[in-house]
Amino acid sequence: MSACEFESLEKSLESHLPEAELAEVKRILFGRETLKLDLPACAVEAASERDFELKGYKFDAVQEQLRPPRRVRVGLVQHRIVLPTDAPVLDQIAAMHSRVGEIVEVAAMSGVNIVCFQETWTMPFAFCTREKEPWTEFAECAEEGSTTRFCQELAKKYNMVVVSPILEREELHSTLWNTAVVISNSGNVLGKSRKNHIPRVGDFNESTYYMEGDTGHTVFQTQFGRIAVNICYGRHHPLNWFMYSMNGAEIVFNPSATVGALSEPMWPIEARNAAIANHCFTCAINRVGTEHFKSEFTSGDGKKAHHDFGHFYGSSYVAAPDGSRTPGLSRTRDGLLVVEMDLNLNRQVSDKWSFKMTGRYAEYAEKLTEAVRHDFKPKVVKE
Ligand SMILES: NC(=O)NCCC(=O)O
Repeated sequence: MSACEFESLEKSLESHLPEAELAEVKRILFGRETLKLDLPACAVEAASERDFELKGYKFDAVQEQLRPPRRVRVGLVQHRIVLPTDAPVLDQIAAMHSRVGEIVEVAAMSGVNIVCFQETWTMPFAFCTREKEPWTEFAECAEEGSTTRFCQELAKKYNMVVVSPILEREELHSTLWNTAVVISNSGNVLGKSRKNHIPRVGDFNESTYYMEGDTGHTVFQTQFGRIAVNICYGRHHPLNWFMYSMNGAEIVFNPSATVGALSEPMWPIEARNAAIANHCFTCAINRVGTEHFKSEFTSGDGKKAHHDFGHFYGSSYVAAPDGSRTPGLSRTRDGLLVVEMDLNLNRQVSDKWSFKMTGRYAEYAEKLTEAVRHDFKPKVVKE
């Protein structure tokens, strides 16, 4: 079976393990069981008609005496590109708007408060090619581009916060960035968060197009909670997650584009570990499908030139601060994952495990300042 035919780890376990054993395997692999969320029949029907997977789960928290529950529903959208990569740019963008628009409508039926799309969701992940044309033409103004306008309409119509990761063109200096635009449920642009770490691995030739972001670790206060966006490759950097959490993020989204041959064994671990280490919820989103490009490109590994990046394996999921996680969406299909979470769980887990309280941050900061100096001498004891 090829990587792009294998549908999901969970499906495989469910079809091969006896029930009692399955429960134990799931407990060890995925933590406390995430309860299924009942979604309205109209949403289930619409998802099936529109040919995408719809799944719903919820994370409960203990009922406290002094604080009411803070229940929020997030929606994670994963999808393949709609038109071939050589279709006209505006047609590709319009087709993607239309596809995501119909998924967001189902998110609204499902009571989603905050929706997040995949990395550079309006375009193919063409940065493997190292060609500038036509890919740079997909770049848009974060504040006033057509995609932001489109998302503002969605936000207002559905009273939903929209996190829209795009290729950004900053007009003044014609600079490109990999940016998530955060649109409030009022329809106003709340701000933007630029990708902090740019990969130099495999076919991810993104450094040809844009630089490391300059927006730091911004957290956005929304009506539904404090959110942050750690874009794709930033998930390999534990301190990156940590800094969003230091600024008070309660939910960190990780819109991504990554392929099976490169990162799949790391995918279920990194965002989940960040949720545990930082007492917050994390939401990992990956695109699906194989994208073909007209011109061949090489990967600098001695192998033959090829026309595609490999299979983007979807598998979007949400992880909770107690180490539990939802099952992933499919590895092969478009999908919407709806997850209800009680944000009170963050403080409850913090009170139990106290990672933030016991972290020796002042000491790390002092020693790290020394360790990054050119004249640093590592402290190693030898016989
Ligand atoms: N989009 C992106 O940063 N991909 C890099 C590869 C990975 O992080 O798995």
